[in-house]
Order: sequence, then structure tokens, then C-alpha cells
Amino acid sequence: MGNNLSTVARALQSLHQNAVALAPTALHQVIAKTNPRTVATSIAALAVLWIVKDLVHDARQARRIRRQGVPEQSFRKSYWWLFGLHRYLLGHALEAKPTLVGDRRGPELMPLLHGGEGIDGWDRPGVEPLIILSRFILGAPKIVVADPRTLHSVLSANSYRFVKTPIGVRFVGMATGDAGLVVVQGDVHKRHRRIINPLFSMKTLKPLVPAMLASLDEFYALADQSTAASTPLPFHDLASDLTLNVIGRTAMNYELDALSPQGSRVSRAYRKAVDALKINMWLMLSLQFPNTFGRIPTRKMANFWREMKVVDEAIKDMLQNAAKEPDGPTLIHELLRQNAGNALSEHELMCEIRTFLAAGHETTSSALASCIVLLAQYPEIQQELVDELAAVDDLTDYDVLSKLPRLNSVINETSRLFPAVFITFRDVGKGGATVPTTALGPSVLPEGFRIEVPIRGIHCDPHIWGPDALIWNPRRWDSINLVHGLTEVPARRVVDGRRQIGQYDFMPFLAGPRACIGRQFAIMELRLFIAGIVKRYKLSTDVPIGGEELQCAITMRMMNAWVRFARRDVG
Ligand code: HEM
Repeated sequence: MGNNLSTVARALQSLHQNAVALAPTALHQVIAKTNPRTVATSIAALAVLWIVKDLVHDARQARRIRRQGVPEQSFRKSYWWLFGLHRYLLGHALEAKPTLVGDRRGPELMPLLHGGEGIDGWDRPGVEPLIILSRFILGAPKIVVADPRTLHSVLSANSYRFVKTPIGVRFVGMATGDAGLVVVQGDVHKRHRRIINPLFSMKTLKPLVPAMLASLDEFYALADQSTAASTPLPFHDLASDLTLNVIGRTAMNYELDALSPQGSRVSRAYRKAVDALKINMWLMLSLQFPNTFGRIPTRKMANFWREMKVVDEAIKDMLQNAAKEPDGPTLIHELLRQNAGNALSEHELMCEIRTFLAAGHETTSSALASCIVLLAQYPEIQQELVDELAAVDDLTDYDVLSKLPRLNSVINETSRLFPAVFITFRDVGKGGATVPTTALGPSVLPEGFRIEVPIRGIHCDPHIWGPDALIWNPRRWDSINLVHGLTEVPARRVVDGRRQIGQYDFMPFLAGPRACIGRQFAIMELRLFIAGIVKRYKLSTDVPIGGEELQCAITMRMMNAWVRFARRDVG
């Protein structure tokens, strides 16, 4: 038996050696004999075949959806030069966007994220179904869903039957690592979420108040210097530095020092890495085709990985240091305590810390910058908030702060009109799915079919919010009931003079098992900072109402939040 095996092994080995010796010669001969034009033609033919296969597949999927009664977004522009093939070539990529319904304040850095202003369907008050079929480049179909019943199924009741999109996972994964909570799916997500949930309970969060306020003091020191000259400060940048410091102190037990001109080594590296992630055509191509374009070593990507290595090495040290302080108060300490049974590996722990940094910083900074510039634009609302805060002795008492109606309505109204996460996507998971719809009954969606949740579009729908939906008006929250039941809300929108807003009408933090885990953390930071800043400074700005520049990339940010901070207790 042993002999037989070694004979077979020897034979295989000699076969392998011959093949290795002959292969280059054979390949060389084939290449030498082939006309380069034939090679180029074959590659072009293969590419065309590949595109046609995709077009046919997409056209079939779109037809299946249309047959179930889902209307297709109309084309408002004329594409005569495409001989009627625009649906299959361009899709609705050049049409208006629903995420920015009727509200175009500045450049859209992601023009290819589709939509449709006044699209046939969900944003026409009262017209069902609140779902439309829309297409992307090369006709790739997706449905844009505003129907609360369908959203409940996709985001809550059957959320694990729908997955994050591969391109989104690749992109976010570059910042968070491949095993952070935002990108993991299915059972892995459940395991991570179980460990991380307790980190964001009020019991863990409340002791972080002093660390948050220490960061606010640093901002005061900086703003106080500028008061004399009454120069507007770029709060869009300052808010980003401020929230970066907060995440460093509260989540990583680390001084990122982002408000100082030089910053720490880690904050510098992180900023440079994030800069390399700015969306452009090359990045989109490398995310869409990771095995071809994605493998080309561009200088930008090399820089990105070099800087991320600095961040990763620092996070490794942070984990080691936190392990030496079993009673430490920050999120990294609590993470290690919750992971006492080692359910998460070291790599997974590192990805989670990167996730807190990436998911918790930019979003909160956009929300804070928007709140502050809007208060500067609307002095009457600012005064109402000042009056409310005048009755509070201790602004560090979070229990008191969390019950202030005007403060909360400013945060809610800003999250409605300028939600940092303004859009999200899901793909139908393995085996396809059937979703309920209010107007069409059950709809069957094939595996891999894309679903767009137009968060901002829903937040701006006059059918839900009233005719002044596009106006920032925190007072509207004085007569709003947030209803946590499901879907029957639209039938009785106003009850006894109070507007009923359901779970899927207002989703700045999304909903369901994949809703933002950092919601309480973000709200705490916003309450503390807005209250502190407004009590200390009179805010003013030259940015006119409606003159905000919104950058819609991964998050929606105001890019021109220039605000003057004049001390209230001086002059
Ligand atoms: C105003 C600030 C914030 C907003 C508007 C926001 C919004 C969101 C939204 C909409 C999602 C769902 C994304 C999707 O599934 O497509 C999300 C997920 C997430 N957020 Fe936030 N977020 C904020 C702050 C934070 C903070 C401060 C942290 C942590 C320190 C955080 C950590 C996360 C994580 C880990 C997830 C993934 C949750 C999961 O998939 O289980 N976020 N956030």
C-alpha cells in the first residue's frame, strides 16, 4: 500500500514538473502565433457579451417587478441621441434625485446616486404605491421604497433576509476593517451586536459626560480667542475636530488632540487616510471591480494603507493598555469586559474600535454643525432655546438636559431635514424574499435585487410632514406624536391637532436590529454641546437660509457652516 502510494506520488510529481517546464513554451507559442488584433477583438467581444448578459438579466428582473404593479420612474429629460435605449444604457442616473426632493442646496458629489424629484409614485401626496422601480447605469434595476409596511419587513421583521450591498461593505470596510459591526452580516452580526449593545446603555454612557465636556472646554478656548474680532469660524471643520476628540477620549481612551494645529500622530494619520477615501470615479471602479481595478496599486491607495497601518498599530496599543485597567470607564474598557469570554477575536476587536471612530465621528459632527448653523440662521428659535436653558442651573446634569423640549426639537428637526445618513441600501439575500406592500399586497423580489431607502426623501415628504416640509421649524415638534407601532399611521395622520409620525416616517438612525447602535451616544453629545454653546455664545452667520452647501457623499454634510461666536457674558 505504502509502495503504491509513493509510486503514484512520484508519477504525479514528474507530471507536474513536465507541465511546469512545458507551459511557458506552449503559452509562448500560442502568443507568438496569435495576431494582436485577434486578441483585442476577442477581449472586446467578451466584454460586449458580458454586458449583454447583464443587460438581459437586469431587463428580466425589472420586468418581473413591473408585472407586480410597481410603477417605473418616468424619464423627464429627452435622450433622443440614445435612440430610445436610455433606459438600458443610462438608467435614471441623469434624472433628479428623490433624496434631495425639491431642495437643491449645492453640489451633489455623488450624482450617480439616483432618484427623482417629483418622481411618479411615492413623493406625490397620497399616491400609492409608495414604491417605484428605478434604474442605474446599464439599466441595473432597484426599487426605491417609502412604504412603511415594506420598510418594516426589510429593516425590522425580516432584516436578516436583506444584506448590505457588496460595494457598500467594501467601501465602509476600508475605514472600519472587514469585521466591524457596520459591515458584518447574519449570525456574525448578531454575535457582535450582542457583545457591543451594553456599551451603549445609559449605565455605560452617563459616566462619559465629563470626558465629553472636557472636549467642549477645548472648543471654548478656541472660540473665545476669535470673539473679539467677531470673525466667523468654519464650524463645519471645528465640529469635526471636536467630535474626533470626543471619540478618542470616550471610545478609545486616547487623546487625539484634533483641535490643536498639529494634532496627534493618530489623528493626522486618520485624517490623511480618510482624505484618500474621497469618492471619485477610480475609487468607484476599484470598489465595483475589486479583483481588477481594485488590485492596481495606485499612490493614493498606498498612502491610505500606510496611514491606516499607523491607526491600526495605535489601536493595538490602546487595546493592550485598556486590558491593564479592568475598571476603566471608556467604551474600549467596557468592550474588553463584555468580551471576557473572547467571543470576538483580536482582529474583530480592532475593527470595532475602528468602527466607533469611523461611524461615530463624521455623522455626529455633521449633525452638530447643522444644528449650530441653523440656530445662527434662526435667531428667534435660538432665543427660545436660550430662555429654556436659563431655567437650568446645571448644564452637566444630563437627566435634566434630556427633558428640555426645545433642545430636543432642534435636534429632531435638524435630523429630519439634514440627516447625516440621508440614504441607505439593502440587497435581497439568498433565495429571494417576499415583502408586504400597502397597495399591491405581497411582492416577490429576486435574490440580489437592490432596495434603496430614501431617508431624506421620506423626511421631506409633504404628505407626511405637511406643506412646510422643506422648512426648518423645530416648533412643529410641539405638536407631534412619535408613534412606535407600525404602519397604520398614514391613514390617520393628524389626530386632535397632533401629527402622528411613525417609526418609518422619521429614521435618522434607521430602524430595526441594524439601527444605529450609537444613537444614545450621539444624542448625548449633541444635547451637551448645543446647550453649552448656545448658553455661552450668541450665534450669528452670513449664510442665508437656503444657502447651505450640502455635500452628499457617504454622509450628508454642510460644507459652509461659517458661524460667529460672541460671548453672551461680555459686552
Ligand atoms: C448623529 C449621529 C449619527 C447618525 C445620524 C447615525 C446614523 C446611523 C444610521 C442611519 C445607521 C444605519 C446604517 C445602515 O444600516 O445603512 C447607523 C449604524 C451604525 N452606527 Fe450610527 N449614527 C450616528 C452616530 C453614531 C455613533 C456616535 C456611533 C458610535 C460611537 C455609531 C455607530 C454605528 C454603528 C456601529 C452602526 C452599525 C450598526 C449595525 O449595523 O448593527 N453611530 N448609524
